[in-house]
Amino acid sequence: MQRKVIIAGGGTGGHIFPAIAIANALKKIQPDTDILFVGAAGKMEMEKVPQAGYPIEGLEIVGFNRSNIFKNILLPWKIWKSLRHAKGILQRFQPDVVVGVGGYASFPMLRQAQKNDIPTLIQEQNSFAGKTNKILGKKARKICVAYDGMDKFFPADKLIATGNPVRNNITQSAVTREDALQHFGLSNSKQTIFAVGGSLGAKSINEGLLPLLETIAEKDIQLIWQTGKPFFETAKAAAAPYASHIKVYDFINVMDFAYKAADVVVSRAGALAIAELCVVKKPVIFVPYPFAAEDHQTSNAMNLVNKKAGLIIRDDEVKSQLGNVVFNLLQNRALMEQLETNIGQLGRPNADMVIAKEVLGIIA
Ligand SMILES: CC(=O)N[C@H]1[C@@H](OP(=O)(O)OP(=O)(O)OC[C@H]2O[C@@H](n3ccc(=O)[nH]c3=O)[C@H](O)[C@@H]2O)O[C@H](CO)[C@@H](O)[C@@H]1O
Repeated sequence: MQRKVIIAGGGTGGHIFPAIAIANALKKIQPDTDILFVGAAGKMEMEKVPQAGYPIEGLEIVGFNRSNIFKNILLPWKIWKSLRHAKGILQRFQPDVVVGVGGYASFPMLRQAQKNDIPTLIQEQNSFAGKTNKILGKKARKICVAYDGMDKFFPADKLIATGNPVRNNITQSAVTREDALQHFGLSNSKQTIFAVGGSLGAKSINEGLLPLLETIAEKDIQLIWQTGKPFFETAKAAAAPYASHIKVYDFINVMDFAYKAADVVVSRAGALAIAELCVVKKPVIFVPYPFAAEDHQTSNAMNLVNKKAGLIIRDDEVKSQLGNVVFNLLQNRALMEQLETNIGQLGRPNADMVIAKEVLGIIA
């Protein structure tokens, strides 16, 4: 029997890439599974999902604007329109199950599915549940989570501790450090920092790195710098005098290469970044984005910091501390090894398959 699955959600990489990992795992277990993605029109998923080989429909939905509440004036109308669109998708596609990966884009689709008694499964990436998932969790059949203590947000009997699904090209990467460094045009004999600000880039990490570029080159250290789109040109111009040591990208499509090349990673504390870092076992300095809903990135990062599986710098202290922390870590082999060992113990490389089995289990 062919299974039909809708995967809904998106907005940023932290929702899209786990969704793609689940889709790939479903296909691995049941190759004829018919999968349709539903995201938000104009968002990153509309590009990344087709690149991964899956069809997607975009709803005209936007998130609640926290910084300017007057910009939310059209929100009720957009929700109403998206609910109607979602209803049409359900009628046409007739899914057996709808999977929600979070973000406002998942709301209309799961809401309609629940209204129509179509089973739903939620995959919550963070240690602090998002509002959308909390509402949808009440009627979901199963809720796959990555952190302990999620019964604060969801009915305990629905929770399944699966970890976050990491893409196969990262869990099963065969690239060597040497090849990865060569890919970025970097030397195999120098220490390398990989700085990454989540899927959209991080202003504070970017601004923290700017004054360090000269020192990085002088110390003969290398930097792979993911800036996000808005800061890319500024960073590229600033790094131009140090081109042999510093490579700048707005977005990195080969994250497995970047992780492999790195001795130390400076990263936002998005849930997927963390899941990936646990799998690739890298010493990491977290700079949580303090304005994520309910400050969940700090909560994500502290979960690892408390286990001595990562270091942390507050967003407003990056400028004053980043240089010291990163250069000291690169000189402290014992600390690097301790962080590597501890973060490695938290990896869940099979989460994608475990979740896919739960999805198919709902249908059976
Ligand atoms: C500002 C904000 O609210 N961010 C949230 C968003 O983060 P964001 O989208 O930044 O998510 P994550 O850090 O969790 O994941 C980023 C994903 O993008 C990929 N990647 C990133 C950069 C790049 O150049 N190339 C690339 O492929 C990473 O490999 C990873 O798979 O969703 C996460 C998961 O719900 C949350 O934990 C984050 O708090």
